[in-house]
Amino acid sequence: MATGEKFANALRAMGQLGISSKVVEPVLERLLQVCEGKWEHIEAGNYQLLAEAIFEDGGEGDIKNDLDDDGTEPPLKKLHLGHDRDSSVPSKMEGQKYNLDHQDNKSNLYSQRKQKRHQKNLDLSNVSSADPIQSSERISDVGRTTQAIKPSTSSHAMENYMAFNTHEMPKSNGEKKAANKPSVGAQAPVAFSGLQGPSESSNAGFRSHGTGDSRQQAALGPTQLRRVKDISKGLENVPISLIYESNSETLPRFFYARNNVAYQSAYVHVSYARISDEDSCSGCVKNCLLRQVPCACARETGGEFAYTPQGLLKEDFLETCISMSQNPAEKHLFYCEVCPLERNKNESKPEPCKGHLLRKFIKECWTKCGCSLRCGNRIVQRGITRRLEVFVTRGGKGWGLRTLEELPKGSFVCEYVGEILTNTELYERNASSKSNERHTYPVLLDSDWGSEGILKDEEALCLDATFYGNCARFINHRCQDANLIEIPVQIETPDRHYYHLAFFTKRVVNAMEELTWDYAIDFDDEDHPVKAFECTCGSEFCRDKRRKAG
Ligand SMILES: C[S@@+](CC[C@H](N)C(=O)[O-])C[C@H]1O[C@@H](n2cnc3c(N)ncnc32)[C@H](O)[C@@H]1O
Repeated sequence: MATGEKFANALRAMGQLGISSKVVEPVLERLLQVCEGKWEHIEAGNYQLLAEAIFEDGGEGDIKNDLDDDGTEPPLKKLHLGHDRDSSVPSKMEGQKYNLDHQDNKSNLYSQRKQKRHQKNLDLSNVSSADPIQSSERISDVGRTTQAIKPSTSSHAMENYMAFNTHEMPKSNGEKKAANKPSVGAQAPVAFSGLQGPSESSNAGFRSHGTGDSRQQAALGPTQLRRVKDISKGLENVPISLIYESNSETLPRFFYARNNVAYQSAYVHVSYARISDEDSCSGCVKNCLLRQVPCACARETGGEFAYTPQGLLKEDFLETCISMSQNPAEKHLFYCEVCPLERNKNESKPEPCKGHLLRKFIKECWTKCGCSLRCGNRIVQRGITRRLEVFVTRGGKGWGLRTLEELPKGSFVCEYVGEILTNTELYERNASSKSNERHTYPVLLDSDWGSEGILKDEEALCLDATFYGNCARFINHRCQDANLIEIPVQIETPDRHYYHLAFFTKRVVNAMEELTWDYAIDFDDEDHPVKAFECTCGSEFCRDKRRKAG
């Protein structure tokens, strides 16, 4: 058969699975190179290798969207590397190892997938009913309450948390209490007990950060691609899916929260009395962006709104923010008189402040404003509108977040949600965390620390998404050329100790691209509350010298 015909057959076969030729072609070309033109490898098992390569390439959007229909589709069988893997697979394919014994399953599965669209499937029903990602009960969202409330340790949500979490959970009185061992109760993830922590040898280049047990893995049989349809369990406007391979990454354990929640001592005082009439636009109606003369809420951004009527960040504003964070001039840095970070390290003799970036703020309209909730100056407060997905990254970064749709430059993606802690609380959390957690989830809210002299402890705040957070907790770091930028947003409180940290795209981001932001980590600062890690961002601008040296 001529190569062209073989090519066409491959496209047709993938087309029957609902994968467009646009997605297939580049992968097929690469695969042909890797297989040194040996079509028999590619054609084997009804194009098993090709389908797998498409999954690995992240170009499986069509299939996954299909799976999304009702969340009850059969898991896609992945063929795992095993003792019986075909030794004739070219050595260059070592990263993607397949058990060709299962070659018939794929075609069957895909056709079953269409037939069984509404048929309950055991594996996926397990995922949705017993996944360890717990939706947080709506505990005191900042913005809905007028005082900071700590998570209630007697809440049902907390019980669920305790059932799954092996971290130490800080108690309200500042002491630490060892969390229960995972229990097999009504809420326990029985179905997941075998999915924890594969060994490094699991296929598809995934790396585990769990405790490996090859016996568990063997008992599970072939690796399956699974999907949790919505880790927010309806809290967000759009579902946030999570895709993973059974036998791969340990599933994340945290409570999904849509809004920040004050942990204990953080001073987050929201009240109408504190918002002056001059700082709101009670005279506005409908959409402030349509006014000829911008209202008071645009004052913060130089008398012009930061958003376009299309809901994107204005080019000028975005570019200024990008340049300030990438190449900060001296005037964009400020040095605290007594830095809260240094004070935690040595209260009696704090070291000089290492500096903080003075960022530009966006101010959104809020409840004292006369405009409607659909006003164009209310983007971040309306929440996530883009289709996002949590997935397992390559290169040892763990989980990551990607977009399932193309995002124009200046799009709002999501805000960073977590518990609001004082820096002392974070410092104590870090110090008392006896485990060597691989991933950490704090960000400092330090964009305005310079404006008020010496900050009290309860005013020097950060967000910690370790226990409570939204999908932003999965966004990985990339040095300098990340595709997202974080921008502080003032919504319900005029002081700048507490604000929302919102992510916007710095450029057009393609569907299926991983979303990244520059954590602005000093990789040499061992004592910083946001712990440095060995960076594998892959950027040519990577600042981690250890990595470069290695
Ligand atoms: C906010 S979490 C991001 C989500 C995390 N990957 C996960 O699996 O939950 C930050 C952690 O991810 C890992 N990480 C993020 N960016 C990384 C990078 N460029 N290189 C290596 N590890 C990274 C580090 O362990 C870091 O502490």
